[in-house]
Amino acid sequence: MAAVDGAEVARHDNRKSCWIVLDSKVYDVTNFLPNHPGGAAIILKNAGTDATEEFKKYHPLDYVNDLPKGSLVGSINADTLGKLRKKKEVNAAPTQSADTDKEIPHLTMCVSCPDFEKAARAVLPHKSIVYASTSANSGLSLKTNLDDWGHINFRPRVMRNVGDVDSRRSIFGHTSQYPFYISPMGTLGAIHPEAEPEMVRGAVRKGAHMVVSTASTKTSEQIMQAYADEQKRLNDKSPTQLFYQYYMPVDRKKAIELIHIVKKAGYKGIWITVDTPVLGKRTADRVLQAEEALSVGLDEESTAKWEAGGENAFAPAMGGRVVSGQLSPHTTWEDLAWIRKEWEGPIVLKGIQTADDAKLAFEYGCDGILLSNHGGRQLHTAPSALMTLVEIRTYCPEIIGKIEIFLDGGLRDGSDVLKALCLGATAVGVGRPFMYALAAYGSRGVERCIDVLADELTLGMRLLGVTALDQLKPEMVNASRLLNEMWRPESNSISIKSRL
Ligand code: HEM
Ligand SMILES: Cc1cc2nc3c(=O)[nH]c(=O)nc-3n(C[C@H](O)[C@H](O)[C@H](O)COP(=O)(O)O)c2cc1C
Repeated sequence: MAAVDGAEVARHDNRKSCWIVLDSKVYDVTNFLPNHPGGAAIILKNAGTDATEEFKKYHPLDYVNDLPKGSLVGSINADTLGKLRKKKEVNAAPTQSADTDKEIPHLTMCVSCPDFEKAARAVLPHKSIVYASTSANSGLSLKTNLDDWGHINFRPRVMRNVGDVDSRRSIFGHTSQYPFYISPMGTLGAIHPEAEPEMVRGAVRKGAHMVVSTASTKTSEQIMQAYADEQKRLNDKSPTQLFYQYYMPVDRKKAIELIHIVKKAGYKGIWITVDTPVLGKRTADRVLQAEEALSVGLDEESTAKWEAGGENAFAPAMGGRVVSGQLSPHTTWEDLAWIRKEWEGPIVLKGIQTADDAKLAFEYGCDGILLSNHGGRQLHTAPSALMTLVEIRTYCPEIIGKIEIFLDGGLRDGSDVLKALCLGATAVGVGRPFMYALAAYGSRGVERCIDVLADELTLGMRLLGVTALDQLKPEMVNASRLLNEMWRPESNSISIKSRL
């Protein structure tokens, strides 16, 4: 392989000719720029430099294999590294940045979920905060997620001897300490240098289950290795299990290969995300992309050149940017048949938002459904998971108890988990609070966040008058407000069989 001089690499520092060094190899990424899911600007900022460290923050090193054939120029001459271009500073002032003047509060000061977000904002760079906190369009679906938990009230029973409580719950036969789990979130390398393995360590130490994202920074094998290492340290005593969130790659061969990797690695179930045929409009991320593009002088670029297939000039992606070859707008219910052939374990559809689709998932033989609007990051004004649960209770109550039902979105208080369980849910997923906890405190933060939620949960059980989760019943909550706002068919011919 040809040895390339650092000075030569440094000359290719613009959109007409863009070279970067990754893991001691030199790549010509000029033609790849318009197709990069994370946008052209970030690569251009690193043009002519060794981009390895920056690259590793966002994706596994083997992503370089996805570059078009012929991109490899040679290996970098190690004696000439000093001649590589020094990285250009971004001129565009971020609209807000990590508040470095603020001290991160001591971990013990985190007594409820919002405290982790405050701490994370003190440490994370602006880009990472945007990635974690962004929501779709005007943010209404995220707001609905947060609000709807408050639209259900408890109907507590008293004098029930609540001295000892047991909050254990099984997901597909795997009992965990809690009826909540860590939701899948991609690109954790932008949140913490140790990324997903650090999140896993916290989960394992506390015995909480976790769903790992396809869009993780580390590979599914590396994450499973971190799990095994932590288990070993604890003499395999932790009940934690890892499940895998599956974004179906467009290419069928790749899609099958990914299932095989996940199976071999030992994940206990796949959660197919079905609410993301295309990426939603992540507004804050769009602003950031525009700022980044302006900072590297892309403003004079004609829109057409950057628009592939009529897409926006600053293409949307994971965490706000399109993932080419990963998100499949062509997926249909019929795909479940070939997936079932490749995967014998539990299959959950993540992102069910109506009773009709819940029923279909059941009829197609899925083992579980996750009612979710992707943390309010996909469809503008999508229903909250609680609203979908109420709809299921009304229009297809027959599936409750026959299929595992999960919910996520906006849960910020452990006692709220009980509301979902009263209405028939198996468990609830929690996303952003764990991401913020990881950002500010690493795995210790994740542990603390689990403790905070668990404390609220068991306190809630006692005050509600139950000592085990199987005592939770629909009549322990008042969901009338959601029921009043629930969708009803225009034709009155469909009878509403409410069990509430
Ligand atoms: C050289 C070949 C590259 C390939 C094949 C590639 C591939 C990808 C893919 C598939 C994604 C989608 C999200 C994911 O799966 O994590 C992505 C996102 C991203 N990439 Fe790259 N990338 C490359 C180079 C780079 C470089 C050099 C940088 C920075 C130095 C970079 C920074 C990013 C960022 C910031 C995102 C968006 C993460 C987010 O906001 O979610 N990429 N890239
Ligand atoms: C930063 C971030 C990244 C996410 N990445 C993924 C992902 O890769 N795959 C996926 O299915 N869902 C993803 N989600 C959605 C979560 O799995 C979950 O549905 C949502 O975060 C729950 O809402 P909450 O954050 O309000 O708890 C992501 C959410 C966030 C906040």
